[in-house]
Amino acid sequence: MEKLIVRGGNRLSGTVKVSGAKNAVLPVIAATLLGTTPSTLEEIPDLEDVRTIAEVLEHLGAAVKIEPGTLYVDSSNVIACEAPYELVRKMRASFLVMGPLLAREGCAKISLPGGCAIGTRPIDLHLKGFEALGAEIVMGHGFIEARAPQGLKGARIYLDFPSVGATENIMMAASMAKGQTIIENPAEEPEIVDLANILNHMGANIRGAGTKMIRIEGVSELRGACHTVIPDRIEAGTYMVAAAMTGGDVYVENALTEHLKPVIAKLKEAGVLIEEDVNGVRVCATGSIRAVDIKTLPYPGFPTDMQAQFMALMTVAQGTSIVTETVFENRFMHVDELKRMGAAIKIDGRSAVVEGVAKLTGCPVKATDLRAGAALVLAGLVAEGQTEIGYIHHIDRGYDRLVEKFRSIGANIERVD
Ligand SMILES: CC(=O)N[C@H]1[C@@H](OP(=O)(O)OP(=O)(O)OC[C@H]2O[C@@H](n3ccc(=O)[nH]c3=O)[C@H](O)[C@@H]2O)O[C@H](CO)[C@@H](O)[C@@H]1O
Ligand SMILES: C=C(OP(=O)(O)O)C(=O)O
Repeated sequence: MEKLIVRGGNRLSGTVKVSGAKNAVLPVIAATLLGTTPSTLEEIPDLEDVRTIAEVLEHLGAAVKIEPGTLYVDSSNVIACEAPYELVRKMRASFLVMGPLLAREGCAKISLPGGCAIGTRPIDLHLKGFEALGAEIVMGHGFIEARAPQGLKGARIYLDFPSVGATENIMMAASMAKGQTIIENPAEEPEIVDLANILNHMGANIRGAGTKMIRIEGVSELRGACHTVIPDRIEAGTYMVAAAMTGGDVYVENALTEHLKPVIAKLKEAGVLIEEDVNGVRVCATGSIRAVDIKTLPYPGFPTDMQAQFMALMTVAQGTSIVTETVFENRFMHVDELKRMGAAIKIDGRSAVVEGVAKLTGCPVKATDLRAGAALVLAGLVAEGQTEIGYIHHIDRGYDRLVEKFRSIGANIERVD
């Protein structure tokens, strides 16, 4: 089994460039299923999740070609409507092909994604949206089947929670529904705006993405488009925390500071110097890190996908911080692993109380999920001795050339078999 070996103690410095966003590229690739002509996508990160969704599209009959940084999709020959368990189990975002398939083919049969390390992650809001658009939903034998043989009809849909995936799936389905759809209380994440942008380039009529109400006028056909994926705000945040934690001085190129406001605010509160410009952000830590509290919330609140990494920072801060997770029910799997490295953390319901310690010590640990894995890499960078991180397939899902990028700014990290 492959592992990451991190030897702590190096101060990071230099420039690291952020890749295209995992959470933007996955729905964008799903959206290309709606196009009757080929699409070209740029700033494609080299990620396992990208390869998985590409496989899902190929399984459905699309022709997909991946070159470094670019992905070509031709969905003109999509014939199948079924995404099997072997593909969906690898990545929950595979469920995002349901909206496009339903809109285009009038049917979709997708394996139930199941729970994962960070919680049960139901899909009821996606299904509620499809039903409101006129689809009939049937569940059985581990699959969800949605049918709309007469086509979808626009509707007013209120989401009980601003779910990112449900907003994306409904937006894609409604793009080709008859009439107007209004999504109330949608997710407002930058990835929603990126998806609306490509859909509009494909010929859709979507307004209000990134606000509290999205209006979609359905159109009868969408064509392919050329689109450049937005930078990954979570990857950027991870390198920013790495710079802060190691007392480093790192320029995170391509970071869009507009998307990183809560992370920047909390790093400043912790005593880190941040300099923003149009091409990125410089993160420089000169003194010790102060403990600060964080509470995860839907965008524009503090992102749950940065919670584990920020907790890693807090394990070596001065004082006690309270980290509250409100988005996912069980996103503290990294706590026990950080404790193995000497962190002082107690979980109290949805909060973790983190008492900063003078030092962490390296040991074998496991990445229980993607961001938990990133948090362990960060902890390893400052730990005394060697940290051996197992189950790194989780990290490979979402960090483009992580070892190469960390080494380029001075980290002592390697991948071993
Ligand atoms: C590929 C991708 O973009 N993944 C991101 C996306 O996941 P994802 O789209 O799965 O996240 P959601 O916003 O849908 O989930 C947020 C919360 O809503 C709940 N929920 C969601 C859907 C539903 O039908 N019913 C329901 O109850 C979930 O269980 C969770 O507690 O947004 C999350 C929240 O920012 C991020 O952590 C993930 O990195
Ligand atoms: C939870 C995450 O992703 P996914 O929804 O793909 O599991 C993440 O990116 O941190």
